[in-house]
Amino acid sequence: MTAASRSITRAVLSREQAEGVGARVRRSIGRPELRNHDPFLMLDEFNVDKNGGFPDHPHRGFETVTYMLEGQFQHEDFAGHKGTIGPGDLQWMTAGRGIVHSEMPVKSQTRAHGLQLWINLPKEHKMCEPQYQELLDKEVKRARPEEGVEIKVIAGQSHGVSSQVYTRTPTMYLDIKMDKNKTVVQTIPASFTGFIYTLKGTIFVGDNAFKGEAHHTLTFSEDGAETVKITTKEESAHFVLIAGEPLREPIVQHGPFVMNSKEEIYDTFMDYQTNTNGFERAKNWSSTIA
Ligand SMILES: Nc1ccc(F)c(C(=O)c2c[nH]c3ncc(Cl)cc23)c1F
Ligand SMILES: [Fe+3]
Repeated sequence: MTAASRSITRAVLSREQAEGVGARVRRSIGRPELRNHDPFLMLDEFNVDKNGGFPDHPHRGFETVTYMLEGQFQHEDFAGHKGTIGPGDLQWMTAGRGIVHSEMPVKSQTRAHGLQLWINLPKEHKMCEPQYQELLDKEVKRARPEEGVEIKVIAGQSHGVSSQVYTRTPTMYLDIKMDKNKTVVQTIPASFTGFIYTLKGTIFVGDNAFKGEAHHTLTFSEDGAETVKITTKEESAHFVLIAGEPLREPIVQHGPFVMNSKEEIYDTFMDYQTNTNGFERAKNWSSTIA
């Protein structure tokens, strides 16, 4: 008996909206209809021209995963950590107890296009030391279950290929490109919450072939099925498949601060304003790239 596939419970279109400074994002998770997809807080498909970006701002209590699709982005934080990520590269930033950074397109670029995912941290990690895991496109492992199907394993496992990224919150993050008339079956732990965000083309998901078109979030059923079947027909497709272990902890979010109680959020604002408890290096710091 073939394992039943996860089915799609919702398909939500993301239209472009303004964000940051002169940036445009299509917001998937984190939009009103997709608020809580524990452990995920936000997924933005961003498009930023050379005059826009995300200048100096803080984070505490979660992780940001920036994955470039086109163009180059530069980043710089209050500890002097800086770099540039290009097409296919990724930056997995564990903000933990506190990061202040700037994320801007490289000025010579026409535009920077990519995805930023926000993953909540479990209580015991929310105040951990910040950490970066940065991978160049060529370092991201690929699974090729058949000709015409390429799966970049950003986190987790696919078809026997495992990512080198350490995930405090168990997470699967796959960048999948399929030629037309292909089928792929991906294993997903039964306890994981998950979704697909479509970038290009059309896919058909599950045993009932739910149709998913570009810029849509397709949320998975939570029925314990341990696979998801994805098919293409007349056209090729490009999408990301993201799934993770729900934390099932209280979420109190105020912008870029995500903790477990109002008191902790109050304390976070005090720490940020007084440059204490992880925000010491924010004192008199401003980025050179914004
Ligand atoms: N608080 C707050 C408020 C507003 C913001 F825009 C941001 C923020 O930085 C981002 C929102 N989506 C994004 N996609 C890509 C990148 Cl590189 C950054 C962001 C943020 F953190
Ligand atoms: Fe940021």
